[in-house]
Amino acid sequence: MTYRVPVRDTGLMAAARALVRRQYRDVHAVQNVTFQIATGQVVGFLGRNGAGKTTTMKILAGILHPTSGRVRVLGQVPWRRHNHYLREIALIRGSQPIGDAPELTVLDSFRYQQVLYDIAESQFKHNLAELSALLDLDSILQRQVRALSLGERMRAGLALALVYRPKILFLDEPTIGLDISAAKVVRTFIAEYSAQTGATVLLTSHSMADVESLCARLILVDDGAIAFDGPRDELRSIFAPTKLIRVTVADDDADLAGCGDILQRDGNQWLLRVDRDAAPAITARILSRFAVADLSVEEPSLENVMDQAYQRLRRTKDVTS
Ligand SMILES: Nc1ncnc2c1ncn2[C@@H]1O[C@H](COP(=O)(O)OP(=O)(O)OP(=O)(O)O)[C@@H](O)[C@H]1O
Repeated sequence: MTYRVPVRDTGLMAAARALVRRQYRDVHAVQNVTFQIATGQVVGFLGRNGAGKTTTMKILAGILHPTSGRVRVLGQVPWRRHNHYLREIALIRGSQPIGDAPELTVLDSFRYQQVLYDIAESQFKHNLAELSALLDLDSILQRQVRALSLGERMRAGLALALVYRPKILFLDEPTIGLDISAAKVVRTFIAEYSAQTGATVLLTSHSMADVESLCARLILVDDGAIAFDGPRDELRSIFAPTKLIRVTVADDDADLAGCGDILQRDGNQWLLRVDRDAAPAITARILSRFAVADLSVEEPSLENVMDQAYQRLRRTKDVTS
């Protein structure tokens, strides 16, 4: 997907010149992105700012017509925007709180959505009951939208966006700007909704809590191209090939130098970083040589893994450019 953007120098003269003769440059937002997602999968679509995530989502949701390439979702070409396709998908950007018509009750808004999406009454009731149970909406359905708290508007907005029961959810930063408990409500909802309805979910998020709790498969996009596609743990072993060993030894004089990089030492508590493959042997060595009161082997946090991945990708780009 290439955007053609106008360019001009600053200043009045340049502005006047641009009126007569506009100059453009191409921005290749997405190129060489190829992936397939099986029905029911929840996939994390990650990348740095400007990597091309939202552009890809917009193409998949039929909002953008790519300059080249082939896309099929549910056998459909998204940008043809057939009604039956648009009823099978939902693109949710941000937390999307309900609020377009604040004078309506929440139920009125749902009824409006029912008309828009032509949802049969029995199906509507079934979907609404399911969403109400998942998002605890019963007590707010009769209330005016303007009288809802931010958290209630967010829960109602999520349900409103899904009341026609789409099979595919494109979620672009669904927890951005939410406090910890609201973000947790959204995460739990996404997991339960996809398990209950079999919906396929493609999710972008900079929140590692979202990714860790929802996505077993990750696609990492960088500079408009795919840099990784596979299980979350594989990403860990590629981009963060180390583990942490946290040890408490009984003897204050024990010296664990030589058992990995010492990241921290606090009295008889040590934090060591070791190569992933060497972790079992080093653990065995520590246990045989020292009186160990406590020992745990830990994976680096996903935050740390992503940080290392982005640094590595940046270095690779610097070398190749
Ligand atoms: N309408 C547009 N016109 C020109 N360039 C655009 C347009 N939309 C996006 N871009 C550019 O395309 C590239 C990819 O943007 P995109 O919004 O897909 O990134 P992203 O991965 O979603 O980033 P973020 O995490 O910051 O939301 C960026 O360089 C961006 O500046």
